[in-house]
Amino acid sequence: MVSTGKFRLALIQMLVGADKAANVEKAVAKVAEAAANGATMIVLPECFNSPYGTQYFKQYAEPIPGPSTDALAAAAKQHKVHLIGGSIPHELNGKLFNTCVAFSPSGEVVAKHSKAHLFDIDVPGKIKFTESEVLSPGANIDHSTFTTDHCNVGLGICYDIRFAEMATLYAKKGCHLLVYPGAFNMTTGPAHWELITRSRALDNQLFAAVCAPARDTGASYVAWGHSMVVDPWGTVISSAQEEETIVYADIDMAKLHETRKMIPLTMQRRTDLYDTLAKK
Ligand SMILES: O=C(O)CCC(=O)C(=O)O
Repeated sequence: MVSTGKFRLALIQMLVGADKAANVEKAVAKVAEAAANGATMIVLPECFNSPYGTQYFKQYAEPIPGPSTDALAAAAKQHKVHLIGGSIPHELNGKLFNTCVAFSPSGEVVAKHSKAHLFDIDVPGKIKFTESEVLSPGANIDHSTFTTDHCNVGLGICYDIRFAEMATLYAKKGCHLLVYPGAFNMTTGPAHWELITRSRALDNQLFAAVCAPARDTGASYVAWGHSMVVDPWGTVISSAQEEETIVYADIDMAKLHETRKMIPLTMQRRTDLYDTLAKK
């Protein structure tokens, strides 16, 4: 599709606690607030219904559909918004996944993405995290994109943003906006979060949005926060600090076309050269 027009995107940087029902209730209330402020596409953070940590995933996991996604479907329908439901610990056939479900303004599921790249890192003295001890990676990205009246959207979850290939594949498929619910930490957040979001936007000349939980310094995993939206020129057009808030960005698809016209990367790619090297 051709992307046109303007719409308001909202990123809900919410504080997530131990009470799952309270987290879901808060998410639904924030969706209502963002919709009342004119947002027609609303994003929740990674693990919006559960504290983030391998020790929590099994206890908080639910099937899809389940209580958390049912509440989101109802909220999308009630407020007639596109709702990208952050992510939840998700149980399927005895395995656990970290899954994002997106809903149309009529409450239908339009995309479902299970985190494809699991967060296994070891930065000595700073952070060691092994998501693969508990989670399984998503098996495909066939249902990880969806279409709206204004643009095509591609979904990833947190660590997925580090893999430029996935973003480029989405761009090739015609996505104009990439959305990553995520929760970087106090080590990789300041070092990489903005840089990597701007990189994905700039590489592919599209909008990129990252939506984090608010920072809870008492949590076992302290999130960086700093939800933000970057435009196809690589400019951060709206962002938060670490507190609970809603980030609003007015997305103008003309910016994407203008950028691609001025710097026509898609017409200048030397895939003939890359293909030769890739075959060696
Ligand atoms: O890539 C990072 O530094 C953080 C990733 C992360 O927190 C996650 O995948 O949940």
